[in-house]
Amino acid sequence: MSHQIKGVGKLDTAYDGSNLKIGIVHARWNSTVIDALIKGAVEKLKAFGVKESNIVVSSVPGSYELPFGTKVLAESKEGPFDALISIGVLIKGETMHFEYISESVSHSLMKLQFDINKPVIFGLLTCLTEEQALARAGVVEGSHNHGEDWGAAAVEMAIKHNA
Ligand SMILES: O=c1[nH]c(NC[C@H](O)[C@H](O)[C@H](O)CO)c([N+](=O)[O-])c(=O)[nH]1
Repeated sequence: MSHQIKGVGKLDTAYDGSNLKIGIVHARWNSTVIDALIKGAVEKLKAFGVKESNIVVSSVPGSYELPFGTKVLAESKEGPFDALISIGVLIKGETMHFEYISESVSHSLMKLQFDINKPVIFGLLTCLTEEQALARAGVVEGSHNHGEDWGAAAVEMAIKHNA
């Protein structure tokens, strides 16, 4: 029997998201994958009881703009938010652009949480091929939509931060 090791593990569905307000900031590059990831995240948020009216979705041109776009939403009149989810899809091209954006965005999103004192969920897919991206958005038959994990993480971290 193969042991499933990788993965987010058991989700604690006891978390009640009914009083949470969640912001989602997504890049518009690679929109087929982005749209599937957003759908997965929103459906999971709602499964934890987050009201649709308390889910605010905003977009930025590309993944490089995610850190600043997330900060702008977090500090906007749309808030205050209990957690934010930053969603982007980077697909490696011929140049080093991918590496530089991946590195800078991941570090910036990590730092942003502490700057704004709010959980910022890392929803950046860094893929070497389009197939890898599709397979992580649940678009490929039988594949898992990582957007769901990000929705669950946003609820858990928001509740733990508010405790
Ligand atoms: O979100 C992405 N942005 C990409 N580039 C745009 C970048 O994020 C900025 O929007 C742009 O450089 C302007 O600042 C990508 N590629 O270049 O391949 C990509 O794959 N995904």
